[in-house]
Amino acid sequence: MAPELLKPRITVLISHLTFDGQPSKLTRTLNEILPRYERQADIQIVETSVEKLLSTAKALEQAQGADILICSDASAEFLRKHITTTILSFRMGEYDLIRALNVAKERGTKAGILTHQRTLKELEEMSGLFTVEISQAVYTSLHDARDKVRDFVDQGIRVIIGSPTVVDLAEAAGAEGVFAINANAVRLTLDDALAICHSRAEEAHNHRRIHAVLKHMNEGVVALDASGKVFSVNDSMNTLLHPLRSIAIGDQAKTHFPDIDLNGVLTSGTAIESHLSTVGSQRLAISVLPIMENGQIDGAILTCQEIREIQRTERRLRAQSRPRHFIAKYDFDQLAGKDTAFQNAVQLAKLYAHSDSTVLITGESGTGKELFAQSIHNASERQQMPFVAINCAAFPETLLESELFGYDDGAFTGSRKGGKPGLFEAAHNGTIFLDEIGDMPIHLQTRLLRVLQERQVLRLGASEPTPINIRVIAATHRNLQQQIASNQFREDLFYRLNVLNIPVPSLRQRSSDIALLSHLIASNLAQGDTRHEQGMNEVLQTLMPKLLNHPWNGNIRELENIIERAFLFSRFPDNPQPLSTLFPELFASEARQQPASEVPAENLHSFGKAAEISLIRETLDANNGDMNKTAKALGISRSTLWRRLRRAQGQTQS
Ligand SMILES: Nc1ncnc2c1ncn2[C@@H]1O[C@H](COP(=O)(O)OP(=O)(O)OP(=O)(O)O)[C@@H](O)[C@H]1O
Repeated sequence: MAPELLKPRITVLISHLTFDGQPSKLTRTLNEILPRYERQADIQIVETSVEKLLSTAKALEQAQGADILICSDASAEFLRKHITTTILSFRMGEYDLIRALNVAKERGTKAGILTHQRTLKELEEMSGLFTVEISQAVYTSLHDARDKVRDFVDQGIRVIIGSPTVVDLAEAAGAEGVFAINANAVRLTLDDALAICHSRAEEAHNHRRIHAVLKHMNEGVVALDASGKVFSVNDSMNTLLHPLRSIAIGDQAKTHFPDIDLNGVLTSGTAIESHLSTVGSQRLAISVLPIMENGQIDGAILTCQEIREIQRTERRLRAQSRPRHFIAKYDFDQLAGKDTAFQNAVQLAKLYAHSDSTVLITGESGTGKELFAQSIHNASERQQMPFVAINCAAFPETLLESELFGYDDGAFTGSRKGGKPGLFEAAHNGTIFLDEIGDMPIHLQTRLLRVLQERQVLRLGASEPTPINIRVIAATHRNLQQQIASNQFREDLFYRLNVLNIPVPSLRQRSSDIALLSHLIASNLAQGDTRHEQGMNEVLQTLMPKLLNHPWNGNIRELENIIERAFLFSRFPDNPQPLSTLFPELFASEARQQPASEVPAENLHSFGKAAEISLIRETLDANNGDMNKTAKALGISRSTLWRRLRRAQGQTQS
């Protein structure tokens, strides 16, 4: 939408040698023209004496009565030294000159043109065209003008052309004065004045728009013109600078930001990005961008942000853009177990969550080491930050190196353009969990040691290290002391990692938790469906003796697998598979102790009914359905076997 412009106010200020209050010839000329400008501007004519010119202009300025003043050349030059209002002087065109010369011609005399400071070049070019002899002179002051008029008169010049004052002087000296300023010159000058007012109004409108935009910005913003003067500043900026002196429009920006090379930006056009600066008690990041207009530097925009605010934003963004796998899901409430050794480990971990020191979690595979690491992270001050887990045993050496440390552009053939940050960088401000640290190649152990010591990472192919702030939690199922003895693990790294240690007991060592964990895993699988829970409870009851006896080399992960299978079994009770087929590991351990072929008949009775059927079916399978061999293997007669099978069938049908 086009800006709504207020009518510009223009004052034509005419000064005479002496002013008797009567409208001059120039005023009469103006009065003829002004009606045409009525709709475009408020134009007033003020006539005064040369003596009162300055006081009149000052009074006008004080009353803010005019956007632009128009006066003669000499007056304009004089007033510009004393007031700040924009002043235009009447523009004399060739036509005006011709008109004035014609008057001289009519009078049949020589003509003199007296102008302020500059001669009229056009006149020299055109003088050949006139039959009138023309003399030209310039004056620099009123006194000088009076002398020059007298010189003209002495030379026999009877028509003198010039400004209202020159006309007055000529008439006072007995010559005829002709205004060089006539209707055309007035129109040209008024048009100029209007054009200036319009472009100013538009500029003011744009400024208001900029102010409005800046006002709504959270960043502190100052807009500077090409000379480094502030033409707009928002409230956020002055809030940031509080209690220092606030920035005002018209201030030189460099007085507020002495350590920023604003001149450099305004002369070279080179931007300053995130310059860290302490202003008062605030730590600020200051950026300055040049404003380019048609290839020219037209000013600059200076923006300020509080460092803490940037960090908060960065944290928010990181949290939002953090890949799902960089989030720790578990916390201490989910670490189930009542066993004393296990509870001791949990208490230690809770304590360590309050510290930022490196933790080494040891324990067999599947005991819940990663759960401990996640719970520590989620109970620590870094909980809002990334939790980055990597299994050091899962990657080949070179891949592990680039995963952990990242690489720079062109670090190796096929490397991603622009490089890639490693997991250490991804974990910045958070926690990195180095699982299976005992399997880390020795060469990477050296690099890891350096990261832990210097808290900075060097990407592959980079020359500049990146500082990082991470908490390290490492875990291993290996005996690191043995690894050190066999030179597979660096002793110095071990001491760096083993600042705080959490030994997680194996499931074997906490068999009192097997039932609790089994039911917990089962109820998680049932997801609140009571029918499923019921079925599961029955299956668990049958399996429990087996579960309690199992060595659990795979610990809770193994228990989870078995319970998941049991859950499946409980949902399909008609499934003909024997339990020993479904849970070979549970039965295999027993089979190891007592091979199936040697199982006496009475042992069969000691199984639960389900186990009995399973065993019969497993043995039948093992003997390819041969009843004789199966009966023999089970230590029962063929007919007993038949009976048992029929009964089993009846059970599954009922
Ligand atoms: N105390 C616990 N309560 C409930 N579930 C647990 C518990 N401990 C471990 N688990 C479950 O056991 C599984 C294995 O846990 P986790 O991956 O943490 O073991 P780990 O010791 O880190 O194994 P690895 O050494 O092989 O990496 C997970 O699915 C986890 O949910």
